Amino acid sequence: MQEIIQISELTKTYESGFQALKGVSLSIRRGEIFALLGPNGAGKTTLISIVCGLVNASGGKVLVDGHDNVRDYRKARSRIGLVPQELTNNMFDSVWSTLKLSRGLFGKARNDALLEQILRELSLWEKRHDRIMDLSGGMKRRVLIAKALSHEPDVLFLDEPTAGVDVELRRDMWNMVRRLQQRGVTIILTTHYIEEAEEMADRVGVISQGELILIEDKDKLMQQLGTKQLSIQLQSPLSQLPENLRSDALELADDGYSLVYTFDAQCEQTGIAELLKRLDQAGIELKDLHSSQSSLEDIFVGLVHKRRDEQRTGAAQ
Ligand SMILES: Nc1ncnc2c1ncn2[C@@H]1O[C@H](COP(=O)(O)OP(=O)(O)OP(=O)(O)O)[C@@H](O)[C@H]1O
Repeated sequence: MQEIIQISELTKTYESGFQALKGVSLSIRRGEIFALLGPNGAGKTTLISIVCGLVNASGGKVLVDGHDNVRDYRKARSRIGLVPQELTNNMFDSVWSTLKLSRGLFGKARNDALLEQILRELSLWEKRHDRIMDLSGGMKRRVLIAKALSHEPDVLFLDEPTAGVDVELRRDMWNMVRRLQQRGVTIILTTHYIEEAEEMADRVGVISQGELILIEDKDKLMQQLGTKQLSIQLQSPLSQLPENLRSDALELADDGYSLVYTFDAQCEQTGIAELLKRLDQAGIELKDLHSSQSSLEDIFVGLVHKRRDEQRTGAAQ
């Protein structure tokens, strides 16, 4: 089976009546790194919590490695490791006993060599006898990751793994995620940081107000990212574009005073030199030029706003 997680038509209405998920369907491919982006309150944690069995869905279905996460919850959960947003360690336990207990809870045979490897990779080995309450905030977060890995999950959920962590921990985290992927672990991370998704993810999903509004290969998004725009201000307005300048890439603004040329910034031939030559030939005088680049952030913000506007208009009708 190529998909390790299949989520169909998932809905969640909290007791307050708030609808946090409105029919989310999503398949996660085995071995991929999937980044779930979304503004505060979009439903990311709710989605993850349902898949991990911490919150009950109101409707829909989740299969983890083919196992229904409600009917067959033991098998489903044993495949999953979760690094939650909030610290959930027992502060009086030592690092080592926390890990041992966590592995034991999943019914896994004792494996001290594995736990040692996990702790070493997270630079926690020297701290294994320390009580969790005596660790720094960053170290506590590392313990959460170690715990989530202790039962050798096939899928690792990281909920806002790098929110508020320092640069070093962020780098370590990214390296660890890559190593895990090389070992065949599927990673799903939620993040507010667009650059994290750019750096890490194979695919990106955008969730807004409980709906998944985009799922795309990261590389395709990066192609969009490579798109640049050149804005050309004109001395005098044009009523229309001259024949030899008409193309899909060039647009005349409604007031006739500016042109916008869209080009692929990663391409060697941007076509700008040719465009300027043709403008000159057509006797069009320029006043000013400036270029801008659309980023994944622009795409993301644009999508989320568009969706909100659509919903507002829909609600008003
Ligand atoms: N137990 C609850 N009862 C009522 N509403 C809840 C509950 N938990 C979450 N919500 C609401 O559901 C919505 C989605 O919350 P969720 O935590 O899933 O968002 P998120 O995308 O993870 O946000 P953030 O990025 O801020 O962590 C929010 O409006 C939140 O207030």
